[in-house]
Amino acid sequence: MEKIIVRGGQRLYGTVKVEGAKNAVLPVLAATLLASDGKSVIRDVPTLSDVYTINEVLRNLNAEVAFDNNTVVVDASRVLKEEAPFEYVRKMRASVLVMGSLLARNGRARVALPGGCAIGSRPIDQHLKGFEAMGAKVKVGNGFIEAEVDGRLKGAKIYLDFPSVGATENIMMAATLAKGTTVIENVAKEPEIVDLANFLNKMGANVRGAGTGTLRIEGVDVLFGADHNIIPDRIEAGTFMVASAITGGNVLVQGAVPEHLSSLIAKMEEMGVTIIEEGDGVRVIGPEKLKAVDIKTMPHPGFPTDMQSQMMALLLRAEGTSMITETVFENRFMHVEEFRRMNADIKIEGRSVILNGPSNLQGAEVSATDLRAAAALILTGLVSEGNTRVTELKHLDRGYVDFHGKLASLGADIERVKEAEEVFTEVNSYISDLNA
Ligand SMILES: CC(=O)N[C@H]1[C@@H](OP(=O)(O)OP(=O)(O)OC[C@H]2O[C@@H](n3ccc(=O)[nH]c3=O)[C@H](O)[C@@H]2O)O[C@H](CO)[C@@H](O)[C@@H]1O
Ligand SMILES: C=C(OP(=O)(O)O)C(=O)O
Repeated sequence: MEKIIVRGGQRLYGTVKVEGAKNAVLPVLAATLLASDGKSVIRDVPTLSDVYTINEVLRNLNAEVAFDNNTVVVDASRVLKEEAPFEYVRKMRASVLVMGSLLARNGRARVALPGGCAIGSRPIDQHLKGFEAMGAKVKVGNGFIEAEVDGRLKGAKIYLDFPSVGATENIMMAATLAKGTTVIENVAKEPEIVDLANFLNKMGANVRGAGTGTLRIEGVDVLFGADHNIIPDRIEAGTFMVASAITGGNVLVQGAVPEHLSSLIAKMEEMGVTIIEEGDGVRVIGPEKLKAVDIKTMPHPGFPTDMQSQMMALLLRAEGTSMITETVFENRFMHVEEFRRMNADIKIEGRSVILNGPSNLQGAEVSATDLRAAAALILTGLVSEGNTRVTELKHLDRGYVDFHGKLASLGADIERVKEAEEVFTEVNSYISDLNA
């Protein structure tokens, strides 16, 4: 087992470059299954464990996949299989995104039921409602969801009860090859939805309205492989913006797209952080003192739930009382107990967290409960007294490439070690203390 050890107290300086977005590349790779002709070439792909998982899912479905030099090439022109087994869905819920493509291409899809996860129960009823409206019969049993359609899916009018990112993507993919027009209302407006629609259109689809509340998709008969560059990861960018602000540093986050980050920028500015657009990124300068603010997570363009735990780390350093309300996931406060182990003055009240700052943060051994919590605990370690050890790094590796290496390049005192190496380092330092 590996852990990250952070010794607090360094201000961060320099430039860091963000990777392609995890939440854009996963649906785009699922969409490559729609091409019965030609190869898709997807560039700026981050080397994340989630990308390796979706590539395995595609291979299992009989697509040919090569991943090298941040580029994935997919040839899905052979006859596809129809099943995404639990082994993959358990590792990564986004595996369920292959369902729309498979159903449209094969008329049948069988995907293991994703079940809940650390941040909530995460049902997929809205995805299934969309498939049913397009004429699919959906059956749930033996831990699988099976969807089947006689002939082709049919265009339909669909209203989502909540602007779910995954449901918008899955239904949009299915609708590209349906017969007739599909209109989906109350859809998600995230930048990753726009990226997926752009890729689908390059494949020959006809998707309009991405980035607004209504999508209109005219079905076509066939889709082709296409070339596409993935958008920069706004959540990784936001995480490094917080890293600079929390340490009172001065960091240029290259690849951060201000329009994708407007709610985060607004909140950080309210806290007293200086943010300057510079070249193809943003420079973030942390103040000596941070001000408390209130935050409520919402679908885009509201404040992103995927930045909630990192902002919680920042608010622990702010002067005064802050409140964070989580409205997207019902259980995304698992990291609060870990923050408490670091001496944070913080409590949960229903769907909100109340923080009294600034907390006198102390290093401790803490466990990452999900991928953003992993990043947030490391950020907190940057400003805690003594050593912070963060375990359960499998979560971090789902969403961040070389997180500790990038922080170290900005001046953080941080290392990633195997448990045995850590004991060795401690014994060595004990022996040198004895000899001193
Ligand atoms: C791979 C990916 O892109 N993951 C992102 C995606 O997840 P994901 O696509 O799973 O998130 P959704 O937008 O679907 O979920 C938001 C809320 O809607 C609920 N819901 C969703 C679908 C459904 O059929 N029924 C239902 O009740 C969920 O339980 C959750 O409470 O958007 C989330 C919200 O921005 C982000 O936190 C995730 O990082
Ligand atoms: C919750 C997240 O991802 P996923 O939906 O893949 O679990 C995330 O990226 O913070």
